[in-house]
Amino acid sequence: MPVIEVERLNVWMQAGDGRIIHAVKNANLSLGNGGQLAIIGESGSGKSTLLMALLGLLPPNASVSGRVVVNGVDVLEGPEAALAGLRWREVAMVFQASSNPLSPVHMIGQQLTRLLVFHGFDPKRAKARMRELLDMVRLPTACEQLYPHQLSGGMRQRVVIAFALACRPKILLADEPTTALDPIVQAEIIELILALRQSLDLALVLVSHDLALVGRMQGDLAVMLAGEIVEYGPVNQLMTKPTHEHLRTLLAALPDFGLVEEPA
Ligand SMILES: Nc1ncnc2c1ncn2[C@@H]1O[C@H](COP(=O)(O)OP(=O)(O)OP(=O)(O)O)[C@@H](O)[C@H]1O
Repeated sequence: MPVIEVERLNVWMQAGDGRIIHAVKNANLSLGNGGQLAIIGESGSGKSTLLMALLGLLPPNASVSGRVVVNGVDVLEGPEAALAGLRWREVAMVFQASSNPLSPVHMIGQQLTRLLVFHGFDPKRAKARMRELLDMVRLPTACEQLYPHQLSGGMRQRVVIAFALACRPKILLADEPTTALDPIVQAEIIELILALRQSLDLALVLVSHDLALVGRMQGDLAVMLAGEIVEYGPVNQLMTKPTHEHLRTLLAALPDFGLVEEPA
């Protein structure tokens, strides 16, 4: 039974000048328990809008049609209370490193503990869970005594991932989680997310514009172009035998990712 089902999803945005932008066009997706889906596409192709639709977090100037069911909750039609129960507890989100949600004036351990208490943890249990979470994202315990500005960008992003995992979600949505980090750190963060996905049996939706990073994933790949999913299927299959011209062009632009041609 899929944990995410998207059927004929359309999202229109009203721009400031009154224009209507068809941001997501007739999208269909499905993701099983513990499955992996990468969404790639150039800037403005609709990736973030699609991801936001999964959490029912579209802005007020958006209008929507179609069906989005996440963990059994109808996100577009369901009551707000059902959506509130879904966010954090069932589905958590990691945003771009540049938009990290950390407070600059509180220590990491304090922020993480507060978040856990807010979500119902007993304060004593919360401290132990905070340390467990830092360990899960491979940060030394000493980090709990540091302020965000004392951490590197990669370490801060690890803290953001720890935040997302606080309530033991089943589904992790990551929107360009490595943007604004240097290439080695990008690879480390992706490896961490993939390792956590496996050890926690998370369903993962990862949005990226970086095909080389996404090529490390297993599961499915959806390629978006101007709001449309133009290619959708197993990553390893599409990376070696793309059918749509857009994916061929993206692959050709990778420095050492030659297309594997079928033997004649
Ligand atoms: N709040 C908004 N109001 C109006 N238009 C929007 C809004 N958010 C997104 N759009 C438009 O919808 C389209 C899809 O944007 P979206 O951010 O989903 O693309 P993206 O693929 O995630 O791009 P990027 O990689 O740059 O984040 C774009 O044309 C964008 O300008």
